[in-house]
Amino acid sequence: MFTFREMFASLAPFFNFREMFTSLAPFFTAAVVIVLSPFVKEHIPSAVSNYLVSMYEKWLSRFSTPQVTVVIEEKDNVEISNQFYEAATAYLRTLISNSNSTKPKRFKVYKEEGQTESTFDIVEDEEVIDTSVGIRLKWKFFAARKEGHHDIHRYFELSFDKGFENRVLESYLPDIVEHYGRIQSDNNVVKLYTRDTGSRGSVRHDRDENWVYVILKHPITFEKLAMDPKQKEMLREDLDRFLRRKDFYEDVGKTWKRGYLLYGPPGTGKSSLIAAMAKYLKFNIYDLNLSGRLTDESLRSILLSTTDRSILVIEDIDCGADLDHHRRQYDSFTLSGLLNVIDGLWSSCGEKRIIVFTTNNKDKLDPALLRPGRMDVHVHMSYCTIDGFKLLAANYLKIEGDHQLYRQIEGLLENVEVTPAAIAEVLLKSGGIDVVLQGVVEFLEQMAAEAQRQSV
Ligand SMILES: Nc1ncnc2c1ncn2[C@@H]1O[C@H](COP(=O)(O)OP(=O)(O)OP(=O)(O)O)[C@@H](O)[C@H]1O
Repeated sequence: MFTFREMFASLAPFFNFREMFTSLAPFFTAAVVIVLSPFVKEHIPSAVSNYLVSMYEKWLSRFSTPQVTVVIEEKDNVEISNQFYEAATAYLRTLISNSNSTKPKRFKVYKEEGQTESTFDIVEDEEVIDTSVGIRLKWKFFAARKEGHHDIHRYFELSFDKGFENRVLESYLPDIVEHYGRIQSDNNVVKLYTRDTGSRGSVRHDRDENWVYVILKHPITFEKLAMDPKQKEMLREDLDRFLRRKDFYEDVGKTWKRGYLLYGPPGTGKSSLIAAMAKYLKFNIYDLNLSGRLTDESLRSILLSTTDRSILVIEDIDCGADLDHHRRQYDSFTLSGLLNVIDGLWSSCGEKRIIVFTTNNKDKLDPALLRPGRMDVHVHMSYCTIDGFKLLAANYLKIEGDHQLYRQIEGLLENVEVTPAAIAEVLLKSGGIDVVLQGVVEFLEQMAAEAQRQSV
């Protein structure tokens, strides 16, 4: 047999008695007013009316359990992203999209090309009630522009009955962060973020103004990448090891980040390799274009607003504006500023961060960038070799095994420097396998003749 108290306890997650009572309050209040009215008072002894009023107050206090509210801000005072905020955003999306959950009165829904499921999102000032862990947890989202500030202050308020603080802080919130990690790795959509320089179109904002993104649709994978097979395997193993080694990084006191320098002529696949890495790891890419007005301060803010499990890409590092190590310019960032942010604050507050620098010209790079410990792995993207060519031919022409023209192509590739991008162009031409491969032979012969003419 249920006692009255047990019955309330079992219903507690689903009803907020405080709120329920608030809505019923006018009726109870009316009853008390009647009890206290001169007419009724005249006809019942004062001891009885006092008793009724005190019972009413006691009863009232049972329902108005004090509430605790945890504020989860998007960023702290130094603009560092709050992991709880990101995890809460993702968790609430899942919660709202769950068909069994009670939906808030207003919510957003959207679907992007490439996404299989719709995404639901909480909207400002709207409440989402979570009863999944047996406590009534009320989430509310706020977004407001701070006075005199450009930035929008975004935060969640999580309210629950007093007494559940430990459970919420030690179990519920950490579970949400873990859930976030899981959906991150299950989610096949990789986003390509670029700096928001005011352009609009098919790009989307997350909640951060610094970046806009598109869904990465690059078809490349490690398997399709034409590069030295040993180097490719080494790179894949390096990425796997990096992901596995959280404890190692903690034990040796190093930040859990890894730097890659990709170098080689234009068209050898540096951008393709970055896309393949992102898809392999399921990490988003932040493409930091160094051109435009950037100061050390804005650079710092931009980098701090990138999230964990991401690849920060700085392409053509040798061409970045004012990348002169010895020059310090007002209104422009400096190389030392860039390196400080990357090596310093930003790198010590993130997890699973990858930084990729690319250059067409390794010799032109500032030695500060090449200092040991800065870029952990140097990857040379070379001109097309016969192995690379066979892989491209298998991808583009579906050739399995050998072909009679391969020997001739191999001989030509030994004498001309041609990029995989240029070969890919020729392989895209129409015709059967033999016609296209013959086209490759002619293209390489032309290049060899051209090279010979220039050397004379
Ligand atoms: N190694 C490669 N394997 C497979 N495809 C490649 C490779 N290199 C180039 N390609 C093809 O050429 C196109 C251009 O290559 P990509 O942009 O990756 O080269 P890049 O080295 O980054 O050039 P840049 O230095 O000009 O940015 C790719 O989209 C792809 O189709």
